[in-house]
Amino acid sequence: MKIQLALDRLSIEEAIKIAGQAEKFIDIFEVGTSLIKEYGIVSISRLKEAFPDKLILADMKTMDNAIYEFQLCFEAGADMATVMGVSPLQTIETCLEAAAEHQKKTMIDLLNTSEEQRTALFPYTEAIFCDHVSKDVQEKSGLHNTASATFDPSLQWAIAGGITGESIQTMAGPLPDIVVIGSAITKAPQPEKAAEALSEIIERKKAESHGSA
Ligand SMILES: O=C(CO)[C@H](O)[C@H](O)COP(=O)(O)O
Repeated sequence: MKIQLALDRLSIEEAIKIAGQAEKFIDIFEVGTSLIKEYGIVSISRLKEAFPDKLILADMKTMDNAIYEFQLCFEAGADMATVMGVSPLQTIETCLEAAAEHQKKTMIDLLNTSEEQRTALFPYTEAIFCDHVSKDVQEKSGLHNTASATFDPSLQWAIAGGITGESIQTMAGPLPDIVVIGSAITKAPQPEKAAEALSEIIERKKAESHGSA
């Protein structure tokens, strides 16, 4: 279970500062959709330049124009980029093709997808599937991702949306490959300490899960 730190609603400088504070405990830095929208693709290249040895995910949330958007991300240094699962399958396939051509990865964001759409997406086993509770749902309905969705263990999957140490502690069943954490670290008074505490909880969870396997 890798930790992906979502860097959202920050300036590029603030994002680099927080990423540097948490770096030791993080596997993947996510350049949040808000950074890409506010500052552009340069936010991806700035993060990659600052952390050349870290995996960088561009949370592009592509819905159309996939070849153009994914090439922009990969040429800027992203190792992974996201596409919305509600997009036409032609868009999903274009993202997967662009990722394969650049030897990069696609994350399919399952936000608001129906069961039928998920069933159509799961054959794309080269993708990482992200079970995501949106910021608006979190803020308007007080919900967060409880990690209760079940996935075929042969799929690569991630969880996102208001994840905290408590939600990781209460996870039951198979663990996701990636846990995406944003505000619980970026909004903490001491991001480094928050990242360390979350990483310890994750390590304990992994040990428990191996013990029960
Ligand atoms: O995609 C996102 C927002 O659309 C964020 O990456 C995701 O929600 C994680 O951040 P947080 O832990 O603050 O919810």
